[in-house]
Amino acid sequence: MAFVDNKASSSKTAAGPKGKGGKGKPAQPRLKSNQAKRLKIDEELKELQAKVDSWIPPAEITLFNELPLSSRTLKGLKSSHFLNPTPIQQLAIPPALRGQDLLGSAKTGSGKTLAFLIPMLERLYLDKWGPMDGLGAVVISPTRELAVQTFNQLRDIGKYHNFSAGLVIGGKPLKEEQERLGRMNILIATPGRLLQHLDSTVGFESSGVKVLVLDEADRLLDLGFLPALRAIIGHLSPGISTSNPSTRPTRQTLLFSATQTKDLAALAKLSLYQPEYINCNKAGEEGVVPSNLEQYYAVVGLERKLDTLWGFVKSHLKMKGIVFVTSGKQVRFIFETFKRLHPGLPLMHLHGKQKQATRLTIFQKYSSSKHALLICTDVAARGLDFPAVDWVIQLDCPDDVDTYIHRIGRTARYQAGGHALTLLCPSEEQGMLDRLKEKMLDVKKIKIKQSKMGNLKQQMQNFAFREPEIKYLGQRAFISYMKSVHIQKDKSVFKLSELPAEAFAESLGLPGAPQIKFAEQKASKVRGGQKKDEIEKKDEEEVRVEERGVVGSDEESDEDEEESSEAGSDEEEEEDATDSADENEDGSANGSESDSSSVDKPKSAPAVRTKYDRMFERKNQSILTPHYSALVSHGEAEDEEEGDDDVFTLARMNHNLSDDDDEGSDGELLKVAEGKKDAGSGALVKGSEKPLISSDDLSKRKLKAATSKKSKLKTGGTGEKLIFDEVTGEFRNFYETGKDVENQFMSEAKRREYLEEQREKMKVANEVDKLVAKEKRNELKRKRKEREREMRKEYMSDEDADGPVAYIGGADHGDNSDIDERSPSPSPEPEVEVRNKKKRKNKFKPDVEEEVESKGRLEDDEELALRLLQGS
Ligand SMILES: Nc1ncnc2c1ncn2[C@@H]1O[C@H](COP(=O)(O)OP(=O)(O)OP(=O)(O)O)[C@@H](O)[C@H]1O
Repeated sequence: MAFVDNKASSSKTAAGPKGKGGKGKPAQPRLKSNQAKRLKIDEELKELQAKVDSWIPPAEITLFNELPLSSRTLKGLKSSHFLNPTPIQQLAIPPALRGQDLLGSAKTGSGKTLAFLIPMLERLYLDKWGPMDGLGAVVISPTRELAVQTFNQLRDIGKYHNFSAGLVIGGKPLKEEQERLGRMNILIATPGRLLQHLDSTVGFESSGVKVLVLDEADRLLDLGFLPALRAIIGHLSPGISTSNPSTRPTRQTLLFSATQTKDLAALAKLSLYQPEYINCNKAGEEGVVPSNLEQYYAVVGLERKLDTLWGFVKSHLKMKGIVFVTSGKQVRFIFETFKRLHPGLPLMHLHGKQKQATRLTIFQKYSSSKHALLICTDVAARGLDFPAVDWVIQLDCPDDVDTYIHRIGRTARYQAGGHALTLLCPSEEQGMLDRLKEKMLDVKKIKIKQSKMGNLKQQMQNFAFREPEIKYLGQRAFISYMKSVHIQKDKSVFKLSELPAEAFAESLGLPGAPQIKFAEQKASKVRGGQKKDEIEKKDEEEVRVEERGVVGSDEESDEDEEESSEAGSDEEEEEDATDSADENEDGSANGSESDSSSVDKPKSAPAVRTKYDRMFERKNQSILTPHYSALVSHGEAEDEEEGDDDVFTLARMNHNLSDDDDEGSDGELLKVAEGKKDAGSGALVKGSEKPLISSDDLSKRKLKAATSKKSKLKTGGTGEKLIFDEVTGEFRNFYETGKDVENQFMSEAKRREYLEEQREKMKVANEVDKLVAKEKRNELKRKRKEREREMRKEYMSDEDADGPVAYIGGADHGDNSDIDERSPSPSPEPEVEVRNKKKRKNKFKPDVEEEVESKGRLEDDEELALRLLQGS
């Protein structure tokens, strides 16, 4: 038989009967030997079928080989040391071999697993099911651990068959599983993952399934898997025909459970065809629990439970025990604190929010341990077969008698002996005893000596003081326990108002009882029918399916957990999910959001919610709630707190509030939204008061938080850095991109505009310069004229003194070679004047440059000198 689970990367080779033909032998003899083998098998099958059909049960069966079973199965049973069938096996196997549908019920640890695995193998074998025939049988288990356990047992007893078998429980990429599914003859699966494959895996053919087994069927229903089961059944080969219910279906269905409920009857009706009821739980005779299981209970105050457990552990250091508590938070709190106290016995813990790999490791480690204490939730209450457990301790009262039976059933399995101790609060004693009597359970009362109890209060306070994580866990443990009691259906057992909340909180090391806000109405309405099933749903399964086609993925779930784990402090990854679970566990996740908000919500909430639903509803997306973040990182507390819209508030946080508020936080331990003050409980529960933080406050706070600088920075990207642009005279962003710069400076239009602007500026500047230059020239001209006038005056005065020598250009004046005879001048003065005027006119043009101007002046000077010479 080939076995493939979703963890192994390679499948084992089939280990069927060995053929005789070997390598090197001629083909002919090998063919012959194969034929002979086939004939032999056919012969055996015929005989076997005849045996099954004609089988009349003997008065007593002591050995498996007295049953009409194939040699391969008998060989597998023998090699696994199963020789004598248990009562449920004796009664269930023969009709199941005939193809009869079964509804089997037997005590815990009585061997129900083999009672369905053996006929399942035999049915396929009798049908000559081969590796190429596809999926022939499916076993559905409520939890992964149980599926793994069943798979291992199938592997043991089926190793001489030629079937391939696979484990489909999620926790691995869907694709990896998809590739192998097509090759499987038998699948052991959890419902969510199986349905996911049935819905989405191409080529996964399930219409040929011959045998369907629903293990721990009542548990499957408790966990809300009915819609998923319906969908799965719809995919498989036809069962009961609704149009013609008397038609014999091709598929055989086997339902097994240790306890039976009304829901189970409904499921049987839905899926079983003329079933045979096999009930090995004969109430009143042997009882519904193994006879070698000793049951005790003790009445202990809630505040002394940890002391009692500690005392018990210290006095049983050589035991292998399991401690059941209500919630995962309690598991963690007890585990973490006891670990620090070093009890001298290996401690382990198991709950539904651990990673799948962690869960399996712990499961295996505890199974193989000789002495150990496992602290767990009801995730380990059903079906799990831990060998040689001596003690089951129920630290918290079980939800109902069925849970009680399953929990204590982890000890005294298959002929072994065992003990169970249940601790009941005084207020729970009478109610629970009544329930136990109804099922004829004989539970003896024992008294635990005060001297044998521990006294952990001081140590717990120290832990809480030193380590905020422990304090936080204590708060969560307190709250989840109180809320779980609050939502219990059976009020004759669970009386919240009678619990000593303050003392309980102190026993967990807390300075006071955390304040809890309940939404009574919603809790009772939603939980009335299902009680703590919702809680366990969170703890136990990997995928909840609400509608076909909307299926959660384990892979994603694990990713979620992984994420949390990264943020977490140790190997625990549950906190993230625990928060989500908390909201459901307490039953007030929705309800506790004020009444007004609950009115707004659609009333037709789905009966079963998917993992995605829970993920999106989750309020605290990180490993720690904002509140807790505030506890451990005081600096950042303010902003975080503002965003905390968790369903409860802690009284301790209100120390600085006004007197009124202080009264509320110190005086009352619990606030029940619509509850009344319970006179007998001494102000334990007080209702009709405005909660310390109302939904209005919360929304204002949310708004404030959303508009705060910090959140803007979170959501609005980087802040803006502005610089002053001197050119434009405006502020602009410092972090301009290249494109901005280009847009601003390099665009063609801008460039032209800029040039035009500069040209205009230059023009104006030119005009100004010209005017200035003209002004200067005029000034110079004026000065020169003045100078000339003065020189002329001087000259005239000299001429008057020396006679008329000073005629210029006169023919009579000395050497005449240089005199132009063509232009004789009757009077030298006018002539000089005219010539000077002409020259001046040419030289002193308005637009000449300074250089020219000076040159002109030079020329003027030369002319003047010439004139002076001529004159002389
Ligand atoms: N015929 C047998 N001979 C010896 N041991 C057996 C036999 N059948 C079952 N067992 C052993 O008994 C133990 C309990 O069996 P199993 O887990 O099938 O019980 P169960 O009835 O399914 O219990 P639960 O109701 O708690 O799931 C297992 O360890 C199993 O190996």
